Amino acid sequence: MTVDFSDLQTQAKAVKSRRITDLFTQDPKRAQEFSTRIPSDGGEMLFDFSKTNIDAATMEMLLALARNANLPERRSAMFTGEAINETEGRAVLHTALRNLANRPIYVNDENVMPGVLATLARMEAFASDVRRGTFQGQGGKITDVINIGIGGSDLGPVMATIAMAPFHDGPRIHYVSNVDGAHISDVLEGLNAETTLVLVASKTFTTIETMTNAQTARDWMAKTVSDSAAQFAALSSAEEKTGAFGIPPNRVFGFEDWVGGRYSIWGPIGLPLMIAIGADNFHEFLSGAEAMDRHFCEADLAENLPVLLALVGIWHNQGCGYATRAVLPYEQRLLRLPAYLQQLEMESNGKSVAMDGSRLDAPSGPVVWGEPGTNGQHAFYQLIHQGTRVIPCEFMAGKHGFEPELAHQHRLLMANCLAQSEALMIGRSFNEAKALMTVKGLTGTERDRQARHRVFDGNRPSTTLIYPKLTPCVLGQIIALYEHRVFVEGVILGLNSFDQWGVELGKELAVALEPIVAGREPADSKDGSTQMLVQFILAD
Ligand SMILES: O=P(O)(O)OC[C@H]1O[C@H](O)[C@H](O)[C@@H](O)[C@@H]1O
Repeated sequence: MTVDFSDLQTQAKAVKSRRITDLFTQDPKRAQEFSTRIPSDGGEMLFDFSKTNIDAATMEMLLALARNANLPERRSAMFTGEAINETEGRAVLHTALRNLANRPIYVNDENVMPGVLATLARMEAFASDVRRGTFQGQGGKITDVINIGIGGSDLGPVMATIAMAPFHDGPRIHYVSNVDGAHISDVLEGLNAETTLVLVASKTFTTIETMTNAQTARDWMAKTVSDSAAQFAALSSAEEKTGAFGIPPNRVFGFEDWVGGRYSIWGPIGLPLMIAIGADNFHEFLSGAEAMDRHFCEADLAENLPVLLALVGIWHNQGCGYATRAVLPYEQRLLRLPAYLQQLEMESNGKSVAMDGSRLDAPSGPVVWGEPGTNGQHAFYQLIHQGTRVIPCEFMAGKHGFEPELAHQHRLLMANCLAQSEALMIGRSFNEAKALMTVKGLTGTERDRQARHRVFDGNRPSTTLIYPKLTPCVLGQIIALYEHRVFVEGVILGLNSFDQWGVELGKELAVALEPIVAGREPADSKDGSTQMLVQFILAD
């Protein structure tokens, strides 16, 4: 079957007014048929996409779309190290960083695995030295670690460090990303330079925010300790630049250009996480991702979790025209997952041109946003339930929490998660709302008016992912699941998910604007708005 995006849009229009609840009535096995389970740490992971308007025929179309895009071939091209990042001429091999099975992977005829495993072993030795106190600060055992990085050199480790709080038994970890001096200043406040380790995390070691913050940290260190570079390590693929900063090669943890920034948590960029939770837990984290890689490569497309997640995404965005996607973890420790996924998904698939340079014939990847439940319920869910735009929601939750003494709170959390997807789907009709108002003693036009405000259209789609418990292994599985989902969506859209040229123009203009904002150069080459803003900033 040959299917294109316009076929999908036609199908979406044809089924638009159909109720998802009717699909359940027509097919008592719908929940089983539109869900899939895979083994996970100590149990199973369940992905339920039955609360969407996807039926068997739509699923066939979506699978055909994936096959037409040569998904299996593209997938194997990625895993075997072909230069699929065509605009930068690079392979895409973050999967090599969690290839614990040590399957050989060749780039330019060279097996990359010995290098990957050697770096992992060096990271483990360093993390354990820091944790045990074998590596010391100039005032004794390291009590605090500051990771200075931004984008892919920050969001993953921040997200995972918060997520892994129950496993955190190493020194305190702090993150500085923003060039706003407030960030580093707030983090340095109260820290003892003599027992602080600074990790400068930057793939390129040129990112202005990171380099500026690293210098500020160095100056801060120099005020207290005699050797200001001794408590610095670098996580970077630019060894000459780290040397110029004064960090010796034995404290530089490098990676290759085939690891994209937003896919880099599995290697040296994950060092702060490894220092926090220890090498064994980090190994578990890698093994979870490796298990997801195996599933992605081996499972039939129709049973394949990343593929299904991607197809649901394609259906909602490119088919139904829903431009945004809410990610709603019912897991407080996944607080930063939406921010992490914003970079992963929007930097990867926020493109307007296809691989061959032609304009895309479908909308690019969606706007991704979200907050943990139940907090979001008391903020923006109003719009999700009753606003005029349909926002597909992705719920996720752990079957178990880490606080057995608070099991009643976990039950409440789960009840809320399930209640939201149920409410979105079933809604509340005008008649039901009217009956409620009648019970409240209202009659006539006032009853009808009040009832209208209490109507929920319903029929709003959502998916739910339930995992056993947020262990390092499960976290690794979830992140790899989303990475592959982004890959599949990118393949179906025919774009390059692995470059990010869209961030360059702003960076270039910022460099040119710095002397203007400092008053050293005139602003007259700038547009009227920019000139006025500069004048306003410079006036006392
Ligand atoms: O790790 P770095 O080289 O410092 O890069 C940090 C980040 O900045 C860039 O602008 C890109 O948008 C990101 O993909 C990258 O993760």
